[in-house]
Amino acid sequence: MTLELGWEEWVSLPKLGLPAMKAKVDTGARSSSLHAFTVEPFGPPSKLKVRFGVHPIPERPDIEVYCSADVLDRRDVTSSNGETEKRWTIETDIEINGERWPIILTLTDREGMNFHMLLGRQALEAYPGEAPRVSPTKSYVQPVLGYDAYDKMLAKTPQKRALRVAILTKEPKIYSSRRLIEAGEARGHVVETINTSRCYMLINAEKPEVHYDGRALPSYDAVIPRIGASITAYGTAVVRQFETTGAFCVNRSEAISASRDKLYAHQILARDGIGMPTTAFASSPQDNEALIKLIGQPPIILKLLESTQGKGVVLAETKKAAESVISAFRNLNADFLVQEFVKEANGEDIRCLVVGNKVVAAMKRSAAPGEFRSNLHQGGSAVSVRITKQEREVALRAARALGLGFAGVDLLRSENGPKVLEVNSSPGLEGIEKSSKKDVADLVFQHIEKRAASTVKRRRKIVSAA
Ligand SMILES: Nc1ncnc2c1ncn2[C@@H]1O[C@H](COP(=O)(O)OP(=O)(O)OP(=O)(O)O)[C@@H](O)[C@H]1O
Repeated sequence: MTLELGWEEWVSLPKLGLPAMKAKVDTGARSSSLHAFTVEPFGPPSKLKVRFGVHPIPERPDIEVYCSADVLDRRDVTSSNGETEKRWTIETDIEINGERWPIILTLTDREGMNFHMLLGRQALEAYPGEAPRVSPTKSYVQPVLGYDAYDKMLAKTPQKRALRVAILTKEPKIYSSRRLIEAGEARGHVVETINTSRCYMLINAEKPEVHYDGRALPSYDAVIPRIGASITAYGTAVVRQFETTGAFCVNRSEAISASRDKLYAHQILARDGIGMPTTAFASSPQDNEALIKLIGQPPIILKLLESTQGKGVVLAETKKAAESVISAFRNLNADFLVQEFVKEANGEDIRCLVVGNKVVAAMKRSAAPGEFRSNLHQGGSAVSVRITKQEREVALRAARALGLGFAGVDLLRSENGPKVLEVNSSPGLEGIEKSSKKDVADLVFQHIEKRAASTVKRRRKIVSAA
């Protein structure tokens, strides 16, 4: 049977995640075009892709769908007003009333036009059967689709498409960065590393931008922040800027800031009733004795707030030792906390790796002989471990309390159940992948796909002062 088309029809472009578009069928035009904005090529030249936004509903510029497709070429196209423009060209499938066939589309700015899609001769000729018959006097000969599908898509349904992902890191060569790049590429995405400290920002209401090496960075679908402790403040500002560009950030800036501030993080965990070693903190040196008393009989733990890799963690066996460490810290003007020593942990802690709302891997770290700190940087060793249901729940609650989607939660096994030591927002992958044999990097990308690939976004209204 011949496919009959009116001069306007509903079509869908399933591979682009566009379930319903009104198209103008125009046999006077050779090529077909799709309205696209922020059209940005990405990926290696041999496998070039293009990422673009579409307003499928001409009257609703607040509904944006993000698409990516393989590039066919970039060609000169002369439009009906005689102007020639270089356009990105892609191949995709069109579907009309259950009939589906591949067509070539050029991407162009059709903003302000009644139809955001134009179906030309070439696409009609590509129809596998007898060429469709166009009746220019008729409208909507084929079924009317309507735009309801976009409301459903706003609620969920990720589309499978190639994503453009940035890893914010100063260390693109280390194991964790390499594994994330590898895992993302293996899943068909394009992954770029960006040195956080080299980013600079244009802060304005209309079009927030992040710049690097003299040019504005493109739009990313997702960002994996790996912000080192030494640049937390600037790093989180960069993450915040990426958030305003609409990128899905695996960990949001405020969650990174909260987890980095040990005192604040402890307060958040305590507020949510999550078990942790009793912890005390004071600002004035006059309160040293009272502070030690709050924690109880030594041995006690003293921790620099800025500590990482166990470097600023001291076990004071006696009250005298505790006092002299405190006075040393105070002389250095260093902030610290005093903590109950969980002796029964026996120099072991459990690192639970949380991705999304799951603990995807766990390892037990054991301190070197004569050492109480189990950090791998302090000579500790790691083995895979089965965690209890309670430990799993505590780890998830801790990551959730801080708002982290990708976190390393460190627990001590105490007589009174698991006690959270800290929640790390840039957990290393080497120890956990090697000990647990889990492909954590791949799981991070599965999480990103669920959260970032959802193509439809409702654009936040920018309220202008005028
Ligand atoms: N209250 C405690 N009781 C017993 N052991 C502790 C306690 N606090 C810390 N430890 C041990 O010391 C190690 C380092 O502590 P912590 O993780 O707090 O330090 P950090 O410098 O913040 O390390 P990270 O690089 O993991 O952030 C822990 O892994 C644990 O083995």
